Amino acid sequence: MTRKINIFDTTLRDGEQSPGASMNTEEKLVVARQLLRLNVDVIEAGFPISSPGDFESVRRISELAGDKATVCALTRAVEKDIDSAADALKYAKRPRIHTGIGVSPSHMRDKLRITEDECVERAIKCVKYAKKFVEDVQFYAEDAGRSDFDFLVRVIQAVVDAGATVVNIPDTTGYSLPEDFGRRIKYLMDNVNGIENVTVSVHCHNDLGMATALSLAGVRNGATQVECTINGLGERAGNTAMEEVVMGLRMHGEDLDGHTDINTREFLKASRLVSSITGMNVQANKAIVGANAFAHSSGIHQDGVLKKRDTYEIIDPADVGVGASQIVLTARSGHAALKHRLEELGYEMDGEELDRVYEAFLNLADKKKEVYDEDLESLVNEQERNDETAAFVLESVQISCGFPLKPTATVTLRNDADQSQTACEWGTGPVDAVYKACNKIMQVDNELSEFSVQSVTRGIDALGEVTVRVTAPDGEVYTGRGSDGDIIVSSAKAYINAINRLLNDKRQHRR
Ligand SMILES: CC(=O)SCCNC(=O)CCNC(=O)[C@H](O)C(C)(C)COP(=O)(O)OP(=O)(O)OC[C@H]1O[C@@H](n2cnc3c(N)ncnc32)[C@H](O)[C@@H]1OP(=O)(O)O
Ligand SMILES: CC(C)C(=O)C(=O)O
Ligand SMILES: [Mg+2]
Repeated sequence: MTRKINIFDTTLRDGEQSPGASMNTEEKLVVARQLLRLNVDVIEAGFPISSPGDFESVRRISELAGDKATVCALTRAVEKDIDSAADALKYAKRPRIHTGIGVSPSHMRDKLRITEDECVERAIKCVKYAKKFVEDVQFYAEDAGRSDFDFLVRVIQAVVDAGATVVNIPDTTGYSLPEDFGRRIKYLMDNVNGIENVTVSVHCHNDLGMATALSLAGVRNGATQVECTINGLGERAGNTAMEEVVMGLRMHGEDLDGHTDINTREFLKASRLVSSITGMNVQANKAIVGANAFAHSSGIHQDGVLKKRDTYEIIDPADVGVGASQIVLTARSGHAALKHRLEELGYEMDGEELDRVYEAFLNLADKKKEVYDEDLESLVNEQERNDETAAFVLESVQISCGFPLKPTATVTLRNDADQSQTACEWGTGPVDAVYKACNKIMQVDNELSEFSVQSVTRGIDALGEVTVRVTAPDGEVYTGRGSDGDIIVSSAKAYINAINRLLNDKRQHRR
């Protein structure tokens, strides 16, 4: 059995420190409920001294969590901060005060303006003071990632001796390389007496895009708590993303000697919730929860995934609440993906028939970013219409219109004797001009009784589907449909389709 790695969520504290991501108490409670569904071990609910609202959030989350999770509140190494945290945590069944101080030369010299000795003294004092209120006291050594190894040992030794139950080693500025950060954790494990009796935590930032790697390096070297946020929300470039570190442990648990108790099926829901509450969008290519994390749009990958999912996916999307892998049809898709999607839509196709649809699909896909199911249905129907009735086929259509031009259309049709004919006409609008030019070639008596156009999918590049009804002299009505990215072309195709059906019908009756 591997070690249990505690997941300490700080979405509501460090995550919320991200510009634009602040949450009110009600919103924090909604997120806290989702964190409980995820089964996190610790919820860092806020920084009570910072505002009455944050104090209230910590108080209400303490009541909400009951004994399902530890609730933690942040403080500086300042007594009034600790008083406030203790007060806000009064109703928590499992309260933890998280106190600490900067330990790097930069933080001590330039921010706190204290000496190393003063830093150690304040670290001891804040832990001892917090211990008066709660048993569970977590100490953070801010900017530990840029601290001197031996000074860090000295501070951590002092707070362990003072009664800290958890020691948090943050890479506050996301400065470290994973190997170096791992070495730092190992150095503490090897040099602090009694460290085996406390929980060693890592809290990493993403300034170099390595927060997850840093956290896992920490785990590999002895840490048993990881501090993280949903979607990697947090100061500047963010914190370690919970979904990444947990799935990293799921994939490499044996190697890293660690597992978590997180209900990973709640990840997507959590991601969407935090994104909608904070208004911080998740990039499409974000690991685990991004819109493209389980989407495949290139033919070779699609073929592989359709044969066996794990050829291109290391995680089962169902395990993180995503449902299923997505096959996105684009101009990079191949026959395998197209055939698969057609089958899902109820069309069984192979051989030449599939090749024909594939060719039409590629023509459409080159014009559109993505070919949707509705586009595909429209495309297949278009193929079927062309197969079934071929008295006339549209070869080309060109229009010129605008102000103050007269709408003019030039249409070329091929008939069933394989002859091409071209006609040019003007009309009240471009469609009228196209239909007059078609009539000049087809010479079929009819009246256009209905014309309607609708977009098959969304977006400016959507297919437009046109439906027309024409009435023959004997009163019989024929429907025609056409679809294309250009609605003038759809209009021409729909009209020709209706006339073809009319001609087909009359020919059959004559026989
Ligand atoms: C790495 C992190 O994420 S740390 C957490 C960051 N989060 C926040 O800062 C959000 C909440 N913060 C706040 O609401 C406010 O900054 C407060 C209430 C904490 C303090 O407000 P103010 O008293 O107005 O101080 P201000 O914000 O201007 O400056 C911070 C002070 O805390 C000191 N300080 C910073 N960290 C610590 C610490 N860990 N322990 C003791 N003092 C600290 C600074 O040196 C500075 O002191 P100075 O005024 O004597 O120079
Ligand atoms: C307050 C501490 C834990 C912190 O957020 C950091 O050092 O990044
Ligand atoms: Mg932080």
